[in-house]
Amino acid sequence: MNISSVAVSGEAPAPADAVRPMLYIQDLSKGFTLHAADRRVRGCEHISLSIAPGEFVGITGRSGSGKSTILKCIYRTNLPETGSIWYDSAAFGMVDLARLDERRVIYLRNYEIGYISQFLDCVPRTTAREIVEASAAEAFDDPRVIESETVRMLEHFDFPRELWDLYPNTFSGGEKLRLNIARAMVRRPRLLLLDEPTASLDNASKVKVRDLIEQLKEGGTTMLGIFHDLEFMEGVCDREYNMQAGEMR
Ligand SMILES: Nc1ncnc2c1ncn2[C@@H]1O[C@H](COP(=O)(O)OP(=O)(O)OP(=O)(O)O)[C@@H](O)[C@H]1O
Repeated sequence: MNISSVAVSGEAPAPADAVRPMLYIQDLSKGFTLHAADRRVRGCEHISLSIAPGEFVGITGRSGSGKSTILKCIYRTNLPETGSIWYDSAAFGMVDLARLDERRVIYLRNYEIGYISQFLDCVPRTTAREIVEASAAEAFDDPRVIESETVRMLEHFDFPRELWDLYPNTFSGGEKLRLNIARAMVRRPRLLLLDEPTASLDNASKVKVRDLIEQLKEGGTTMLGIFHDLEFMEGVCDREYNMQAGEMR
């Protein structure tokens, strides 16, 4: 079936395999215009990729090859220039994230799609516990479940009790990152985008992240992750892609 260039929902064109994909990226390109320098920078070009429900796909590749650009297009931090990003939403059915209206994009970020980067971005004067609780409250109604899931997540990452009620601005890089991951994972998103989530973690913390990724996988979460650390990905990823100069190989 042909999809018109302005369609935002409906039936995604079928990829080669027969399973209805959770995410189906078709010929995605995104570049950046640097007005001050009067030049264009390549982000990613002609990316096509299909991810089945519950699958974990890894992307590797050199710095600057366009990996984060793909994830940001899916999360709509970047607006794609050409191509489609079909996502099978629980709330809206098949939607093209490349063209979806802002209101529905925000809904999906709150309830269905998670994004973990290396950097903690949070509301000032909010404690570590409150950050995770606020995220859990998007997924669960029962205050007891919100509290128990928050505790479970902070304990899972061996987050020191004395830090739970402090503001994270004084936390170490690894503590901020673990909090970031706990916040995203406590919601058990349907689709999770991981942008080098283990970049500055020690081995013990990496193993914790990996354990949670495996738990999320068992729970049916679909994941697309960027990792420099190929060893970490081994046995976790179902498939890997390598990015070179904006293209996927
Ligand atoms: N907002 C932006 N404005 C201008 N150029 C950008 C922007 N975002 C990314 N780029 C450029 O696009 C190219 C791809 O960047 P991207 O962040 O996707 O690479 P990456 O493969 O994720 O790199 P790394 O592994 O270092 O994080 C780079 O040359 C980068 O400088």
